[in-house]
Amino acid sequence: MVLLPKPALEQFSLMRNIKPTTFFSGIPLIDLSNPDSKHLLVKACEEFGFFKVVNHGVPLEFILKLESEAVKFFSLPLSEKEKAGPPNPFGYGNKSIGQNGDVGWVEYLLLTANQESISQRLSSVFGDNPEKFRRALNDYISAVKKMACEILEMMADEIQALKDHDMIGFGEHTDPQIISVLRSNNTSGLQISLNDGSWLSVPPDLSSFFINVGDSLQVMTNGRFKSVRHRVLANSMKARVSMIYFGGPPLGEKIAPLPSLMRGKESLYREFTWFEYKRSAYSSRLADNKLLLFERITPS
Ligand SMILES: C=C1C[C@]23C[C@@]1(O)CC[C@H]2[C@@]12CC[C@H](O)[C@@](C)(C(=O)O1)[C@H]2[C@@H]3C(=O)O
Ligand SMILES: O=C(O)CCC(=O)C(=O)O
Ligand SMILES: [Fe+2]
Repeated sequence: MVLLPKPALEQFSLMRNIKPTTFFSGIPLIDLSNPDSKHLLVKACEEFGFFKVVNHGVPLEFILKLESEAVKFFSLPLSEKEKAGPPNPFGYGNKSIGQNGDVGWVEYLLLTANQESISQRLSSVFGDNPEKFRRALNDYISAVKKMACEILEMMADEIQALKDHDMIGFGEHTDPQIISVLRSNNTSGLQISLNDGSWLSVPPDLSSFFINVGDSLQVMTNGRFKSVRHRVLANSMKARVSMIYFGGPPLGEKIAPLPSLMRGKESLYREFTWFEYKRSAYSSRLADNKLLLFERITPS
């Protein structure tokens, strides 16, 4: 805990060279309640190494309780506070920072999170109820630690999605069927390919379904709907569990553009059965364009 007291009047003569504060309005704002903020969070880390979080889940009550305990401590007479010093490794420090001559207009209390009860030195300062302070500290630390872990997980998920070497879980492909209905747990990894060849990470959402247009639907719409090229990157932190319903045609069915969609237009595909498609697709590699074989070569 750090207190930067208001400088005493005589200190203002030393402040001549300090420019007035201009607030920067572009500090990245991350809403922790929104899973989509992962991308912004990583961008903020890359651009600034700094961001502000809202909807962080740390109860205001815990923040205010510890702040009021801290203010109570720093308001004690100096002789009292010094009983809790020096700050090596934990305790009260005043003006001098570290052991190597650094000084500042600052008072601070260095505490460890890993102690059941507060130290003997601090107990004497906190008078009749030192455990009230420790409780406030523990409540605050547990909530802040939980938030820090969530932020780290978001970073890890996103970083995982950024490095794709050696991390492919399910390689790039289009689904053969008409429609795929995908439901996954809360683990990231799914990416879809955009027209410019870049990959877009799909934020996981365990309460929604994702729908893929498959190769068969691309043919049925004569190329108007595009089967989406997608892949899944492995996540070393958490297993991804997906349940996918592949809606496909019966084996003997002819796959061809729907006449109602043609309106005199040329078919981009020659006629084929689902069986033919499967036979060829199942002897091809995952990333291959499985419709290539069935495309009509338009004379140029
Ligand atoms: C390499 C292959 C795996 C796959 C059959 C294929 O020869 C080409 C299509 C692949 C795919 C992709 C979507 C589905 O995951 C899948 C079950 C399907 O219908 O087509 C797989 C096939 C598979 O894993 O067997
Ligand atoms: O694991 C996933 O979420 C998607 C896997 C997939 O694309 C597939 O099996 O076709
Ligand atoms: Fe797929």
